[in-house]
Amino acid sequence: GEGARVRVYKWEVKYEYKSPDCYKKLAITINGRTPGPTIVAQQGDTVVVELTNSLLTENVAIHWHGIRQIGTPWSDGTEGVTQCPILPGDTFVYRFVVDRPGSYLYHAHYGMQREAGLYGAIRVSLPDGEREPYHYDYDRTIILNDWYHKSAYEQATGLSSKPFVWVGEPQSLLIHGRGRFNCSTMDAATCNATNPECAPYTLTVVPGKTYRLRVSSLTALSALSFQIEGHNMTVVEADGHNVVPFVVKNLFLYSGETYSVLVTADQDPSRNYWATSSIVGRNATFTTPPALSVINYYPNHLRRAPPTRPPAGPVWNDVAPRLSQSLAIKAREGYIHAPPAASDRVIVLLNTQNRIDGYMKWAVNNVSFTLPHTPYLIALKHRLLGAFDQTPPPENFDPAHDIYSVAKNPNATTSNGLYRLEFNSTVDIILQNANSLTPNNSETHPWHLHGHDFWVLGYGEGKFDIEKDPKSYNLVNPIMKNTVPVHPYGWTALRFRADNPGAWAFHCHIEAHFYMGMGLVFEEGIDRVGKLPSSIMGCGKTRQFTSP
Ligand SMILES: O=C1O[C@H]([C@@H](O)CO)C(O)=C1O
Repeated sequence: GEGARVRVYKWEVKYEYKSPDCYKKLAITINGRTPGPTIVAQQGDTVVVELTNSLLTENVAIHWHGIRQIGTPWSDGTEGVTQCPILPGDTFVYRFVVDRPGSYLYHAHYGMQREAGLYGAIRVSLPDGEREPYHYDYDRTIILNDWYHKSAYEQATGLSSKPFVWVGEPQSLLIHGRGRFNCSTMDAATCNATNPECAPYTLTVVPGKTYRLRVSSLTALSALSFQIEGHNMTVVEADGHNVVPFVVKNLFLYSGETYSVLVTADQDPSRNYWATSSIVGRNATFTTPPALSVINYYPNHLRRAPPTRPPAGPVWNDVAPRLSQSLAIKAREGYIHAPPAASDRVIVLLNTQNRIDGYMKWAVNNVSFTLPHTPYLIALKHRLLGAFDQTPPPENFDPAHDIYSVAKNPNATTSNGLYRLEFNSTVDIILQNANSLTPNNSETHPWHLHGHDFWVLGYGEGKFDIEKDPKSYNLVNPIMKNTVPVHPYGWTALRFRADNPGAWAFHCHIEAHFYMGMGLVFEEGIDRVGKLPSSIMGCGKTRQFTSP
């Protein structure tokens, strides 16, 4: 509307005992809540978050997922890339413009803190007088998550130990911060099924009305399917972009993705209905039951259980319907941003599981990423050359690599080198999946790019063919996203303009996989970055700028 506003949020981050799935555990909260408060703003507004770290003995950093941070690369909240972590007792001010309408997220981006519960949603509305190209009566936000009972420290220690200790499947799934663990063998002080904190999430609907559900996932590991018993969902938005509407019975979501679906309360109004989330892509049949929530038709009682059995999710190991949902997501007419017809550079990224000195890692082109202790943004701007490896990482992999087998030589190297992109150039990224270190297994990896939206040019099965496959790219109405899956044994092709001066992470959004090295960093236009605020400094080689 007339004159953008400044939206100021004051947040205190601390540990508290919470029982989101009835099991009591230390969780990181914002102003006492997990998920934290939803940031509500209008396109063009400036969001200011004054974050006080009350974690006593732990640093923190928060990333604004899907916000491009144009002109404010120091507010991206990525520890080791764009800032030093925020010390206990300190108040750090994030300040950024929300320049696009749509559904976005925020979450911790330091160690494995995200899965301790530090996350929430950002909702950006259109300017006054502008309307979405679809109709709805009410707007609701639902964040899906998975939940572990071990602390992030125990998990991180296991991942970096010899022998390797995998995090395993989550104990629960959460629907907007609520799940249900089976407490039957535990004492009530540890796990109490009657704790109101783990009462199922309920969405009350008025018969006949249409709901815009902003459904997103911030799982640590799981790919999810979300379904509402007896109701179709019309997908209208993905990662802040309007899509050609399509109808689904269940919506697949990968960690870091946001969708809007329209649901009309057009079923028998005398009862309530289940809405469930369940794991796909990994076998959690015997470990993680689906999460249950209730669609409450007004005026039925909120806590009246639906008379039916909750719908089961789809078969966990069927990739075909997931690939077809990916292929169905196209930019809506009137909202198409045409991609450049060609790219200046093609970077092919082979995703593999590896071993380095007996440690389990993930790598890209056989380089397992490590974060430096001096954030790239500061090191680049101030030319602190010793702050990270100056050797650029590889842009391709051995063409003889058999993506269908366990690698004969799973060795890799570690590096914190980065990809330097020519400012304003067009870059193609081919994500190439492969077999993991488990025979006949290839996992799904959701890749998230900071600082940009990219065009999704295509998905394919098998090994990408640089001669043949680009001919099948969708250059007509590709969707723009910030997070995209690469399916098992498949490839995904992306294109983006390197037009946002800064240093930007690009990584698998599975918390354990990024921690194990599945990521990288791009730099572009560093000379155009303005004066860096000293509040992002104070660690590693940046201490020289903050000491008197
Ligand atoms: O990184 C991972 O390790 C395990 C398994 O490959 C070894 O335990 C798994 O499923 C991952 O995604």
